[in-house]
Amino acid sequence: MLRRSAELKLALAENAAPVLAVVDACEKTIRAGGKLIFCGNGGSAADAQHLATELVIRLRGAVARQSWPAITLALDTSAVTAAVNDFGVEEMFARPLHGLGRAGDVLFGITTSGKSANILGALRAAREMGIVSVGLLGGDGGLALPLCDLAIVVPEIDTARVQECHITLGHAILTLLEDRLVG
Ligand SMILES: O=C(CO)[C@@H](O)[C@H](O)[C@H](O)[C@H](O)COP(=O)(O)O
Repeated sequence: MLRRSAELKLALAENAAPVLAVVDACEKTIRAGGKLIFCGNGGSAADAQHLATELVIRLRGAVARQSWPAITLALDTSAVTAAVNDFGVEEMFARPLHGLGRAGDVLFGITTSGKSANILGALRAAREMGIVSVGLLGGDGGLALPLCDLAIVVPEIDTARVQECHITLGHAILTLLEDRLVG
C-alpha cells in the first residue's frame, strides 16, 4: 500500500507540465483578484476543505503572507442538502457555484472516479460561467476529463491511493503558487 502510493507519486513527479499549468492558472486568478473554489465528495470533500484553508489561513509557517481567497462548496450542509433536495444531485455544487463563482475564478473538481454527478455538474457550470476548471482525477479521468480546462489524472482506480496523490498534488500546487506570489 505504501509502496504503491509512493510509486504513483514518483510517476506524477516525472511529468511536471500539468502541475505547472494549474499553478499558472491559479497565479493568474489570484493576481487578478479572483478566487480558488474547491469541491469533492467524501475524502475529497475533506481535501477540498483542507486545500482552501491552506490558502485562506496558512500553508507554511515560515512564509509570512496575506490571506488569499478560496472557498469550498462542500462545507455548507444547508446549501448542499437543499440543492440536492430541490434541484437534484447534479446541482449540489453547480447551484452554489452560480451564486458564488465569477468569470476568471478557478474551480477544482476533485473526483477519484471521474464520474460523480455533482462534480460533473460543477465542471459544466464552470464552463458556462468562464471559470477555469481544474480536475484532480483518477483512473482514466472518466466523464470529468473532457469537461476540464486543465486536469491531473492519477492512473489508479483504488480510491484511497488516488486520494493520497490528490492531496500531495494539492500541496505541491499551493507550495509553488506561494513561492511565486511571495517570492
Ligand atoms: O474516501 C472516502 C471517504 O473517506 C470514500 O468514501 C470516497 O470519498 C467516496 O466514496 C466518494 O463518494 C467518492 O467520490 P469520487 O471520488 O468518485 O468523486
